[in-house]
Amino acid sequence: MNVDTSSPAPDAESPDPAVPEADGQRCGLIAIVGRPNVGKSTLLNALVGQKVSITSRKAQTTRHRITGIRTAGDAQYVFVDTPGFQTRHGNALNRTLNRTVLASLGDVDVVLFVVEAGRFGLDDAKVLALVPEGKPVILVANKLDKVVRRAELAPWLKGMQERHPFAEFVPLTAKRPEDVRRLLDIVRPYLPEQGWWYDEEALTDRSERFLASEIVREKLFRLTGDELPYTSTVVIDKFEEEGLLRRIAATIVVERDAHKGMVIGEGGERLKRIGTEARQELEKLMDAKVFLELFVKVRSGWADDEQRLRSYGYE
Ligand SMILES: Nc1nc2c(ncn2[C@@H]2O[C@H](COP(=O)(O)OP(=O)(O)OP(=O)(O)O)[C@@H](O)[C@H]2O)c(=O)[nH]1
Repeated sequence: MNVDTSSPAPDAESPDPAVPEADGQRCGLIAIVGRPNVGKSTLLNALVGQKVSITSRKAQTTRHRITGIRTAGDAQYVFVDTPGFQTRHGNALNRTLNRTVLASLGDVDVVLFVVEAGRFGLDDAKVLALVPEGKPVILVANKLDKVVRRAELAPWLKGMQERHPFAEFVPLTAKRPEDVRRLLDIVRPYLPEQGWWYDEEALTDRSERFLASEIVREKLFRLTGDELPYTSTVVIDKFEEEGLLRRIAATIVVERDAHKGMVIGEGGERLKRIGTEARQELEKLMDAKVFLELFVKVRSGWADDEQRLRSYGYE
């Protein structure tokens, strides 16, 4: 078994004339998959070195395909963060998510399959089953810091080896920088030898508009706790740039009148706080002054309407 060590580079593919000269460089796509709450967003943020995705204790907060970029040494790592495979409900929203998972795995060079160290449940197995055959999969056993009896991990890893022909086994703690650096080293040989796709400084190719909706959504979930169903979402109605000023208007779409009350809070206090915290964080991220207007709308049953989902940009 190959634990904590990088294996030899996979065979280099024949050069594609459409990609930049390799010139000793490596560049490739990496998908981070796993059931909700295993720490995918935490890991992505740590790998990329800056917050580009949203972490929250609430399950299923990552709905969009998010790309983070890290350039280190001769290698450029382009990360694709996919949503957790939805097993609880069978509505249109989840069907869309599953298609997103499948679509994003087809063209990646390597998959980081994240689980909680020492645990492998049906929900984990369902995600693993989505990975196309023949794709190199690195098992990332996260939250190692929570494993009290480390000795029990060896038999668990052995069991994992029998479940799937994993390319590598990496127990780690996503919150420890040295673990994350080690993971980057392990992933490196799986990136094809080809020129970089992005500037060295690029952190994300997501637009500021997208970041705005993600930040508002993060504040929304953080400040409403577990009261608010995850099907609530944020739509950006206006995003205007005037030099160092951003004028943003966003609508929080909830499913029921009662949810609207939760978001607004007594005397509008909660909505005000969501707006203030989101604005402060956006000003830091964008290095600009931000005017943020927030609205709350009830859109009953929107999670069951594929047409509407598409218009919100989930496809
Ligand atoms: N103790 C510990 N907690 C972690 C670690 N990595 C992540 N967490 C926590 O696990 C929770 C879930 O992390 P996320 O990164 O939001 O998980 P996710 O897999 O992206 O979740 P979804 O967006 O729901 O799919 C958060 O409370 C994190 O702080 C770790 O290495 N150790």
